[in-house]
Amino acid sequence: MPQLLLTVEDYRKLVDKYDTFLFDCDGVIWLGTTIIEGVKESIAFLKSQNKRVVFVTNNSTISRKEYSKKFAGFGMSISKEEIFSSSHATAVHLKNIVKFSPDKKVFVVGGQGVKDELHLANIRFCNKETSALKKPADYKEFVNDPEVGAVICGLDRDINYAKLSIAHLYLTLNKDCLFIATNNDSTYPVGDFNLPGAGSILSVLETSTKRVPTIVGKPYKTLFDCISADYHIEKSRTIMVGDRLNTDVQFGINSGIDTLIVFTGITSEHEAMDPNSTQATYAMTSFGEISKLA
Ligand SMILES: O=C(O)[C@H](O)[C@H](O)COP(=O)(O)O
Ligand SMILES: [Mg+2]
Repeated sequence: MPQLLLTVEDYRKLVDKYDTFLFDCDGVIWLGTTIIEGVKESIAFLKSQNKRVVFVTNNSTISRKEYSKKFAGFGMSISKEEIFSSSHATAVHLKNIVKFSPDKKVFVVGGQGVKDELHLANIRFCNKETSALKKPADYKEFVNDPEVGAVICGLDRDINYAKLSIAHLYLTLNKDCLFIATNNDSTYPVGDFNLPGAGSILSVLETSTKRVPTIVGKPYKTLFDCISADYHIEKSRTIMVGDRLNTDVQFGINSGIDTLIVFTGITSEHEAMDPNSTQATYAMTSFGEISKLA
């Protein structure tokens, strides 16, 4: 069972125990465009205590640069080097792990963040508009680009049947076409409700193509390997703070670090304290509580 942190003394012991804090974003730092109460002050307090703060988000809709601007919009000075998004990790995966050929390009079902990070990695992608395509013959005619060697699927708030059909055709007409997912979160929290996440969009293509994607984001270790490539991580002094048990907490377990589940996003206290759930090291209502130490 996670240790439930309730008192200022509990919070002090938590801060003293770790040097590096890895933070999930949706449901921990913010809910959509609203920052969670006390979080800005809590992050500032950690930095005042010379703690290292790194943000690790499965949300691939924007690039690290745009995330840095989102933080700035809340009055938080966070560099893109302190942010590891699944959009960035997916570009790193294609470039450094897959060694994706420069002769090839990617068809993207996803947000601008994926395209921006692919561009930064000098990986080409299809930019042809698909929303005007209405007939099956149009879809079949569209997939005539022999250079497409991978389909990436991420959270896409402008999803449409044409995009899904074209991705389906690339993945079924050419078995050598790579199938990569930025993450497979089923939902994402936007306040007192949740919306379909990347995993719900991905499930359409998994069902129609009967293919299994390589998933880059949490809980898989690719994101941790990205962080470890840029930062020396002392695992015993590092903790992952998240709102989802099957991504954030499992990511921490897979990475060999302690974990803290908070109840400001997807996971309720009841779910977190259930002995049959994935077990976090600690649990608390909100990371905003740490601001009480300031
Ligand atoms: O793809 C999704 O469903 C969302 O981006 C999901 O919320 C992941 O965001 P995170 O909690 O990892 O910041
Ligand atoms: Mg989250």
